[in-house]
Amino acid sequence: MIKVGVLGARGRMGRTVCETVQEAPDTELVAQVDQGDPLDPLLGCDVVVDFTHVAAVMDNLRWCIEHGVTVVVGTSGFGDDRLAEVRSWLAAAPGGRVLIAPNFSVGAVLMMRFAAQAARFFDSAEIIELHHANKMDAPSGTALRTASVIGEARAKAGLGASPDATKQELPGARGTTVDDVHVHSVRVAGLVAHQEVLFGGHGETLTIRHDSLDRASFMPGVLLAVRGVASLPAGLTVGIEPLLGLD
Ligand SMILES: NC(=O)C1=CN([C@@H]2O[C@H](COP(=O)(O)OP(=O)(O)OC[C@H]3O[C@@H](n4cnc5c(N)ncnc54)[C@H](OP(=O)(O)O)[C@@H]3O)[C@@H](O)[C@H]2O)C=CC1
Ligand SMILES: O=C(O)C1=N[C@H](C(=O)O)C[C@H](O)C1
Repeated sequence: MIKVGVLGARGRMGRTVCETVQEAPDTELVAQVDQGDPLDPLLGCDVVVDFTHVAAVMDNLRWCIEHGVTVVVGTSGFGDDRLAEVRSWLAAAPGGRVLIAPNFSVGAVLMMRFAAQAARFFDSAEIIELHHANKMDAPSGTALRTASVIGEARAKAGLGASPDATKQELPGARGTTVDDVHVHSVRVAGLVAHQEVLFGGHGETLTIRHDSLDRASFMPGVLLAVRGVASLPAGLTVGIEPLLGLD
């Protein structure tokens, strides 16, 4: 049995992860930790899963790495700076393993993959992410990651910024830009997690859309990560792609 601890156990994702771990035949829920709880119960875990907040996750991660605890992170907010910091902590803890996934849903991983493949063929690329009204961060971690892979592919293909003739606009009307890609964040009660990637070229558009209609959509990926993280090379892995057999 894989002994699992959950950080953020009383949150929307944390509750679903606890249920999933309790129901799976090969995992055992041994620790549930939330805001204000001591972290010591996590010491007996084979894997700790973190779904907390942008403001909390770095302290949690550092504690786990320093105490030799393997971590699977779903919490968003990991830009290059944070990833570099995590790598530096791991460098001082040989054999430590951390898997950070911007999105655990298989469909969302494929959406990002398809977007990266399409990016070099189109002049324009924009991202619209749509989430429930209680989401704390904007843009979403998935949108940031998608913009990053699109930006990388566009740069590699020698494409500049998307054409944009706007000369007069109210602040925010064109969203924000990440790696030269416009990102628009929509927050609406009733939604879960959704994203459209729009590409445009000569007389045609391509829209790649993914919808998480329920938090259950993230659970196969979370279980895959819990089961597979020990098989990954020591250090930091970003995304569940290697566990899905995607290079
Ligand atoms: N990678 C993925 O596939 C997915 C990622 N996410 C991300 O997961 C994160 C959590 O989302 P969600 O569950 O909706 O958020 P919630 O706000 O519902 O849950 C977060 C929980 O973490 C608790 N918490 C805050 N600080 C700490 C701490 N220091 N230690 C332990 N627990 C703490 C919160 O307590 P309190 O409310 O008291 O602050 C709350 O119970 C977000 O960053 C979200 O973007 C979400 C879905 C999928
Ligand atoms: O907060 C959420 O709900 C989600 N957060 C992640 C993100 O920021 O991309 C993953 C998914 O979009 C759901």
